[in-house]
Amino acid sequence: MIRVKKLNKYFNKGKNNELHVLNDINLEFENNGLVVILGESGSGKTTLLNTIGGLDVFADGEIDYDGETVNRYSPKKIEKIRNDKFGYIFQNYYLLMDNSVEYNVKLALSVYDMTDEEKQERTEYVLDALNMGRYKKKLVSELSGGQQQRVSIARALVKAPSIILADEPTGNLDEENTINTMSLLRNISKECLVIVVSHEKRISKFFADRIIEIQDGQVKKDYKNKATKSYEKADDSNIYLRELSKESMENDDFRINIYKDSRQIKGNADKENSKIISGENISEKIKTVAAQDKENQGNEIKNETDKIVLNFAWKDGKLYIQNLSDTEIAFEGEESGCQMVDDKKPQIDISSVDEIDYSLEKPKAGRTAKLPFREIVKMARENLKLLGKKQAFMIGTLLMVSVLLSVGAADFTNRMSIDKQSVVKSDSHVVTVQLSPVEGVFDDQLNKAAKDFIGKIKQENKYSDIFISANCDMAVKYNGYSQLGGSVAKLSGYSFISNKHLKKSSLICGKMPENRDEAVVDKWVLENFMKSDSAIAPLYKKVDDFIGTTIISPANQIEFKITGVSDTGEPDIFVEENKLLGLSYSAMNLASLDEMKRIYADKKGSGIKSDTKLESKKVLARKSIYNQDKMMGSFLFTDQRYGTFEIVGYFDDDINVDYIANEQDCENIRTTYNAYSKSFDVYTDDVDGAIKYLKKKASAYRKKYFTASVKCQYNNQLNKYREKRKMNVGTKNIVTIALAVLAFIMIYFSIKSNAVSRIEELTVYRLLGIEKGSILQAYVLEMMMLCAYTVLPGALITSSIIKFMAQVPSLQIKMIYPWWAVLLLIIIIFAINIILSILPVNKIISRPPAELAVKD
Ligand SMILES: Nc1ncnc2c1ncn2[C@@H]1O[C@H](COP(=O)(O)OP(=O)(O)OP(=O)(O)O)[C@@H](O)[C@H]1O
Repeated sequence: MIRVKKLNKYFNKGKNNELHVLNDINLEFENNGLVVILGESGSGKTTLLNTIGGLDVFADGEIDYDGETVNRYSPKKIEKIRNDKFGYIFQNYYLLMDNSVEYNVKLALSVYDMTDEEKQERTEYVLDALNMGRYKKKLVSELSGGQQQRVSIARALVKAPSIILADEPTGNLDEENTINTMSLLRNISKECLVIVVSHEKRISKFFADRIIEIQDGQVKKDYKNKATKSYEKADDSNIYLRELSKESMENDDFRINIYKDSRQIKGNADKENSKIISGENISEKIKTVAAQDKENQGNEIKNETDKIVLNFAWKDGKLYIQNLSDTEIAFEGEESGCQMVDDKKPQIDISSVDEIDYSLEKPKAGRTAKLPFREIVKMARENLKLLGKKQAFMIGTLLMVSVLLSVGAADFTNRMSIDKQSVVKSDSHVVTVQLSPVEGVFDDQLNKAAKDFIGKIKQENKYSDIFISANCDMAVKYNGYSQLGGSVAKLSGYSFISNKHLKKSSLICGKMPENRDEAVVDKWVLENFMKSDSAIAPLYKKVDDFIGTTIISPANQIEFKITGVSDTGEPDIFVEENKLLGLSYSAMNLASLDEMKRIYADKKGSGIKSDTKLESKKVLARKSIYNQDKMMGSFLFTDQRYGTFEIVGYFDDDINVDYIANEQDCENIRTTYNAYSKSFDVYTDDVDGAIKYLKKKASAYRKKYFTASVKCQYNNQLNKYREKRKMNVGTKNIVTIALAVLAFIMIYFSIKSNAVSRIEELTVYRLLGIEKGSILQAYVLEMMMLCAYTVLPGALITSSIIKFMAQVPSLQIKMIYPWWAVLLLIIIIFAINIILSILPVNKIISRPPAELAVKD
């Protein structure tokens, strides 16, 4: 039972054109029967029906549905009641025209927890009951108006609602279909309450159990209708002779019957401007001819123009008719569309109205208005199909957008990313310290202070991994067998790093260095060399080809053999630290005893035994040096920087070192070397901390001895590059962004126009009580599907082409466009499209369904 209490509704409340459309309506409805709401156009019938049916908001009052009271429009609550109780039928059907009959009916069951088979069964049952079974596979657009209305009735019935609301259900139908539809509704009203809005009194009087008459938003009359037993069809196209009065004129050859509506006054004949002629003796072949001697007879009839004057002449078996009046003559039959029936107008007896056999169980209340996911997928697929021509436009736009944005993104990423390999020439862990003497300081004071400074850093053991800053260019010596054998080419852009920092896991080919003459070079350095324009660069096809190659310092021919290639992500050459001492002209060729023992201990003739020990300031010398000293009678080696060392033994000449000292002496020598060269490197994982620390430490010497420049070359090189790039990013970025914005505006408008043109479809979903979220999900999915076969291939193919072109050296397109950027771009386009597709749809479906279902 529905109780409506003091229901009020306004349109445009508070504005100049405010309309109090429902004014204190109080009504009660039983659980069955056919109730017709009658009223003039604009009286508020539809508004009342929509408000009762939960399709529209109301200002105040309350509606009670079987004990569930609604006193303000709350979409969630109302939607639940709507899904639970109501079925709707509309004048313009609200069907998905391009879908099958079956799909339309089944859609109403989407909100129930039902198997597909159950849905199919119910749908078929209802369609059969309404005599529409054979059309189930047809598209709705292929049906007649009456059939479409039957589909919409089937859709309302399939969920076995307790209340059916029908707004002008026969408004678009001819009389035949009107009677059929109303008969159906009357039949159904035995099982449930049917409320019909109509303005046709005749129909209402015939079918209704109760009539509520509305005027200016108020109930004027509310009464039980004693249904008239018979209903006279409003057939205005045919002439029912027995409804008319008859006059006959007869002679031997002719009998002329004149039928007239007894109510028709004579003057109206002209208005009608047409008469049908009939006569039992009038032959089938009738021809009208113009009178031949109008002049002779004319005078006789001129003053009788208010009458219909016809002259009949029978000649040679033909009847000639002369029409002397203005009245048009038409002949009964198919051509005029009017038949003369020798009978009375047909009447329909209410007892003869077809019974339909219909009884359906109410579906079990799963009652979530959310569509199951498979329904959402189905809906999205159907939506895609419904796009029709627009699909081609959307596909075109999306493809264009993905291509444009891929190009823009490639350009943008390229400019935002740094090709470190071509920009950075130093290890990121290295902090380089350079000391500049303050004015007036003596060299030996300065050296002492520098030594003191380095000593202190080493002592504090915080950033004490100090090693030689070897800014020495090496060269690659090609030792293959070709004309270029023995050629050298400059190797540049790297840091020498002590091989104690090399992990075996970083090796990608070759082996770890086993002695001081071997080095591992990072692929970064080698790849840069391969890209250089030196003559021997093309001889190396891959980094493995460098294994066995020698790198050499051109200054004093210190050599390393490349034994392995690493991939550390740094431009490094890993070598034995002490050997770096030899790279400068003035340095000594020194090795530590430990290092030498590792390689030569107890090797025959090496002169190095595993139990050899060296005290501080005592060294071993190469045999030739030793012999020279022996000749001079002095076994002392003196260097003004490192001091004096006593030569206590010798080792084999083949070992490519001049002196061997113990580890501590080597370290002291390296420190001294660093102090004298006023430059050293610190290896650290905490570059910023090290810079701060070293600056602070150095500041103690600032006044008297030196100022220190403490820098991470790696950071400096990157920053310098970024600075430079900042300057040429400007205009290009604006173009890329403008392109992107333009593309998305295009997408937005095409989606918006698409959504607006599909408002009817959205209305259908909302009228069927499908939750907003589900509709949005279907649209999101639809957009994802659309993107999947536009954006995905568009972006992937464009990006692949760009990447391919970037690899063709002759095109000289240097492009950094990693796959993650392509993926990110695709995700961004998907996301933006999804958001853009939701916005207009959400705006539309957030309105109450009644606002969507505005009548044509
Ligand atoms: N969304 C709206 N905004 C403003 N006024 C509206 C709106 N919908 C309806 N109206 C007005 O409210 C009044 C009642 O409209 P309603 O559609 O309920 O009348 P009706 O009796 O069903 O008329 P008809 O038989 O022509 O459909 C009309 O004057 C109409 O112009």
